[in-house]
Amino acid sequence: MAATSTLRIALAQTDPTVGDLDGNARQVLDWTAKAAEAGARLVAFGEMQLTGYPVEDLVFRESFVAASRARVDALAVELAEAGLGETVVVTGYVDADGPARMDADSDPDRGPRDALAVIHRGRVVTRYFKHHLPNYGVFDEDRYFVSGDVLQVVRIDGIDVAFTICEDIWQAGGPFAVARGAGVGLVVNINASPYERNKDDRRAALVKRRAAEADATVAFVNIVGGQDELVFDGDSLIVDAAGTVLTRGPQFAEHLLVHDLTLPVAGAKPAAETDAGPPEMTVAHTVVTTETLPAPAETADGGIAEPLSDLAEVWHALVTGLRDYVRKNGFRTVVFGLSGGIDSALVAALSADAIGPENVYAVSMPSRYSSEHSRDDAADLAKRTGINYLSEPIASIMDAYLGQITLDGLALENVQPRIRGLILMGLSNQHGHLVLAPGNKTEYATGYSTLYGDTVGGYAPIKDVMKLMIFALANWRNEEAARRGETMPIPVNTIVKPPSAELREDQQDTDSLPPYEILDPIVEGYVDGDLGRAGLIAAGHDAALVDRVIKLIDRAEYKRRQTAPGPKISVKNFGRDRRLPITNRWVEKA
Ligand SMILES: Nc1ncnc2c1ncn2[C@@H]1O[C@H](COP(=O)(O)OP(=O)(O)OC[C@H]2O[C@@H]([n+]3cccc(C(=O)O)c3)[C@H](O)[C@@H]2O)[C@@H](O)[C@H]1O
Ligand SMILES: Nc1ncnc2c1ncn2[C@@H]1O[C@H](COP(=O)(O)OP(=O)(O)OP(=O)(O)O)[C@@H](O)[C@H]1O
Ligand SMILES: NC(=O)CC[C@H](N)C(=O)O
Repeated sequence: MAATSTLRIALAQTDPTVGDLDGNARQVLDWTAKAAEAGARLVAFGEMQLTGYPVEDLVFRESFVAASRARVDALAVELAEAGLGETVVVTGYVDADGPARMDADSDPDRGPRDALAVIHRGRVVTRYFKHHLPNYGVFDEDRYFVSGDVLQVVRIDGIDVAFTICEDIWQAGGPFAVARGAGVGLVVNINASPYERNKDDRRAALVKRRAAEADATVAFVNIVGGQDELVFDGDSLIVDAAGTVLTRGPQFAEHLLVHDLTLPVAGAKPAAETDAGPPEMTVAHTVVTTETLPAPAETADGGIAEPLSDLAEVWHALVTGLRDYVRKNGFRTVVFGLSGGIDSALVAALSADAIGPENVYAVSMPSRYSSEHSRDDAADLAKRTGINYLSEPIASIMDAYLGQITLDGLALENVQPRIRGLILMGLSNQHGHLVLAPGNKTEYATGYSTLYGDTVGGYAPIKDVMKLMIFALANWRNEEAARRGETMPIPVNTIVKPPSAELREDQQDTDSLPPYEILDPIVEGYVDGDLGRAGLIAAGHDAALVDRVIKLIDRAEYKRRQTAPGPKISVKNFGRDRRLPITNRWVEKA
């Protein structure tokens, strides 16, 4: 039995803001104070805590990189001045040991680094540069960073701790294999790992696999909050070498997870094979001399947070994305058209949850095709949620417009959403509201929306939510309210009536689109699954329908490119995840 010692660790699940270096450093000071108060010897923050994540092309600006480097050094001094010098602080930031890579002649071994600093007694005692750089999905890290190849092992309270960053945990045979060779007791992995449905289960399995690979306890800390189209869900956790989850933090909430770890002291583990990691990777050792403190009177146990259900998780992701987009971009209020239909109803309920009903402005803009029940349902929703409700009928504006410009058919139908867009933009300019675009993923996919009409808006809260899931979320939110003994926010009639754009007499979505039960799986197969025509047909979809739907999706690329960002919840969102040419003659052949 190896000799062991106890290390009290704190994982700080914070919500940093891209570019707000001082505000983010303030978070480190504040949360380190809490960690020290709780008796933690080591506190770990997320990937790029100091700069926010992702910083994208800010990395190309020397001024930004220099500010990040200076901020981490200043933070070390500030921590010591605040009496927090004894706590070992681990934080992510952007470093550089050479200029950004601008062309093929750039030095492949030097440049900007996705970095981690270990801070103690007023200085950065060591720095680790991320080894595995993700370059798929929403990530472009090969564009920005140079990979590091030195695993940093720091001896803290007699325990050897290795440090890694996010993607390092996603690949076998990397820094975790090297950590095994180094015989460490603990690997800390700091993350900016964006939310996507079911990813929490994948991550937990991954942390277990890496703990086995390193033969060490692994502490995984993730940030929370929204950044443009990404949402970070926290869900920090610690797993021991045998794969047992020791503690797990909540999803979508700032939190300090404090836990006592019993770990082998340095040199106590039998020597392991050292050739399992990347051949270029070496190990550097640092010893941190810590003050001897009396053992704490009580054990710290972070507990295991109750996991959220799939729909609860999606709801929280949408609320978090919307709330942080509004807040971090300096808005207080939002405005959108409330039709009585399910999409804008869901946006209303999400907005009320995200920023409070008093900050939400919903505008009913009936035309002569708007049914009485739509207006009633919109007014009912406003009453149920307590949001601000305005009515601006558009018939007279339509008449004035059509008195001058002669249009018919689709051109005429599109005038209604465009007048509504004009009204919303006017209210936004006048009152400083952020305009929300209430389109869902099925609509974005098929182009079932009017450009510069119902697509207007600065943020699209349900852009990555398929229509069938819109219904499921509406039901979930109502059931949640009922469970809590609160008023259900969404009128039942809004959920049960057939969806309609109400742009002409008796119009229904199914006049132009297949029923959503059939349409959504085809869209998901083509967009999320990247299946081609043959793959969709092999999956059991009708060939003629597949041809029709993929034609709609291909044709709408130009429209999607002109739309606002919205929070990613799926494996492939319309945004950074899916990049297709607009000018494109590739067609899936029969
Ligand atoms: N490749 C390309 N690059 C750039 N622009 C391109 C383009 N191809 C067409 N365009 C332009 O796009 C415009 C046509 O698009 P757009 O004006 O939007 O019109 P369009 O897509 O033709 O019609 C809107 C459709 O959305 C439906 N809708 C509207 C409103 C609400 C809802 C709902 O239920 O949510 C549904 C409506 O029933 C209709 O089927 C034209 O100006 C055309 O020149
Ligand atoms: N009468 C209306 N008053 C206010 N806004 C409207 C009205 N009709 C449509 N809109 C706005 O245009 C968006 C597109 O709505 P439309 O009814 O055409 O289709 P939808 O996709 O079924 O949306 P919803 O389910 O919200 O009705 C709505 O979400 C809403 O923001
Ligand atoms: N920031 C990162 O390295 C994130 C990459 C990782 N694969 C994730 O999705 O969590």
